[in-house]
Amino acid sequence: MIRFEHVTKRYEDGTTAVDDLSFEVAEGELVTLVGPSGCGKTTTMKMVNRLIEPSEGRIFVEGKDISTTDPVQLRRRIGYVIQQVGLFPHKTVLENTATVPHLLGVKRGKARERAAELLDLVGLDPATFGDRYPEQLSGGQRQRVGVARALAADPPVLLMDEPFGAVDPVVREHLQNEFLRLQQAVRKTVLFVTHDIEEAVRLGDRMAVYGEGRIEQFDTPSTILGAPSNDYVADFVGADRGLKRLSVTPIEEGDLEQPPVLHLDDPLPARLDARWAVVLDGENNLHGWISAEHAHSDSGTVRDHARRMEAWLPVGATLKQAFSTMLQHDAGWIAVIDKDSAGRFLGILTPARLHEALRRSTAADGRDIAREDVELESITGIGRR
Ligand SMILES: Nc1ncnc2c1ncn2[C@@H]1O[C@H](COP(=O)(O)OP(=O)(O)OP(=O)(O)O)[C@@H](O)[C@H]1O
Repeated sequence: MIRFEHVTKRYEDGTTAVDDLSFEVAEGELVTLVGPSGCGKTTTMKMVNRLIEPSEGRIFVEGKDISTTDPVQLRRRIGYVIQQVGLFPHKTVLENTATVPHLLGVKRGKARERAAELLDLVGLDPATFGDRYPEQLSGGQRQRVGVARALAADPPVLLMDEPFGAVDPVVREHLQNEFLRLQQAVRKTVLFVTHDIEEAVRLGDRMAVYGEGRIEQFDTPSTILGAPSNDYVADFVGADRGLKRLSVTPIEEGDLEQPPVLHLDDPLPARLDARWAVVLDGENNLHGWISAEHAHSDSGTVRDHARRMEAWLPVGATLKQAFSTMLQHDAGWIAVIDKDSAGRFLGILTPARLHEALRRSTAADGRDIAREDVELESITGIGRR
């Protein structure tokens, strides 16, 4: 979808911003470009929509050499989101979002209808926010309008240059989650520049780690964290990459333990050989849990004594989410449910199993994991049984 072939950019003052860059981004793939300031990320990005022309090499978008494509036509196929969103201050949120379709000849009413849909899609209620002006929005809300506007012409390609760079870390995480959800729905081909390694790992299907003007490694976040190709990449992703791996390793069914289980309408058991049991409804969906103390009460059914379960996640959620759910609920384990059904209970994830899952993920890259393990254990204590 986007292909760089031996692309070099030398500015007039002799600075080589990118040097002999070759890579390919597949259709529907999100690639993060990450690296220190001045390493050539923005230059790479701006060459894709011809805001900057390469000195050497060729770039293809949708199979076409872009040097032969009219820049205006090209940019219609490419949404662009930048940190300083650049909304028109004198236009409302709805008008801002409808600008591009309107310019492309979509009738005003239709363009506004589409803009309202997009605002909804990025989590802004058009009835509440549509008539506001940019200055009446928070930083995070402005960024969302920026994303909605970039999507308005339904371009197959999105270029995003530090789009969430100007908001605080909490809002940033929120925007990242929303963007991931959105991307699942729209499946654009995305180049996403960031200097934040956590963001690159979280969002990227693959990531390009830049050194000076060059890509040092281009691979999945999991491989880059597990098997950095050289010392530069290892240093860049950081000594805590074992912990970062938590955010790219999914919970799998094989990671789960099977605890004692009771059903809501069961009579209270005479004996429970554990300190607690998971409680399911008639469809084997997760309802909650019951402690041995309550299970041995002398009256009622399981339903009367079961407590609701707050600490749960769908299978496929990340180990990081699992860990943070445990901390948030001060829980010694979390329940894991099927992600496709209405909540069918699959098993529980304990700290020991979480640690094993992390080992599995690291071992899959065939590396010596001893040091990372020690680090992880000393930070979290989760390796100890
Ligand atoms: N117009 C220009 N003329 C000369 N040098 C430039 C020009 N634009 C960028 N550069 C240089 O090219 C190099 C790459 O810049 P670029 O903006 O692509 O980096 P970046 O990785 O996006 O950095 P940052 O994360 O700070 O935005 C830098 O050394 C920069 O100073």
